[in-house]
Amino acid sequence: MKSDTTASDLSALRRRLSDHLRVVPDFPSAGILFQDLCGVLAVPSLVHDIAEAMVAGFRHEFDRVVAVEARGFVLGTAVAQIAGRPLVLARKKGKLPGPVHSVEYGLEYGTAVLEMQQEALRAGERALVVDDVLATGGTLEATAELIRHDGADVTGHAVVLDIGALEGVRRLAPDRVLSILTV
Ligand SMILES: O=P(O)(O)OC[C@H]1O[C@H](OP(=O)(O)OP(=O)(O)O)[C@H](O)[C@@H]1O
Ligand SMILES: Nc1ncnc2[nH]cnc12
Repeated sequence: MKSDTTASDLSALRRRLSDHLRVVPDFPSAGILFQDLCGVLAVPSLVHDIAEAMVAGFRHEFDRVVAVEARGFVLGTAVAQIAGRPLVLARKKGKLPGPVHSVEYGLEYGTAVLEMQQEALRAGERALVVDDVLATGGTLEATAELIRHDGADVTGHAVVLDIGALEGVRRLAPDRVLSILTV
């Protein structure tokens, strides 16, 4: 297993990522510049290398991977498999059998409720949160709240893409955020 990622690995990865990204204006609503990662997720070697860079970025220093519905499930699964860590799902309201913790939150284009099963993490366990896109940070902030509810710790947040202008990194501080690409 690869344990480090060099700067030249990362810039090559960023180029491959950019080649497979598509930006869609006014989706899902007027004024939103949607970063469509479907082309990225379609390339197995790219998903693998992104996940490997995330694991290396956090030096395997986490006990579980928390993946955020829905696009985060794809990356989170890859990260959990490469790291050899159990996967925990943070799902939209009503999808997980209880008992669950719930948090309502706002994201760039709406509001939603995220849930996690109460027994999914134990106090003191370190969780790495994985998602595709960081926009306003509402989704990852809610996920961190779910993780901390029963005393587990957030190692950090790993995302493929950070929409820098929306200042999600600032909102999540002091949590560490690793993004493969910032646009
Ligand atoms: O930083 P924020 O402003 O919170 O936005 C980021 C979130 O928005 C998207 O999820 P969405 O809820 O659209 O769900 P999906 O993955 O199910 O499409 C994306 O996958 C992130 O989870
Ligand atoms: N602009 C955007 N593109 C893709 N996913 C998003 N999630 C929140 N905002 C987004």
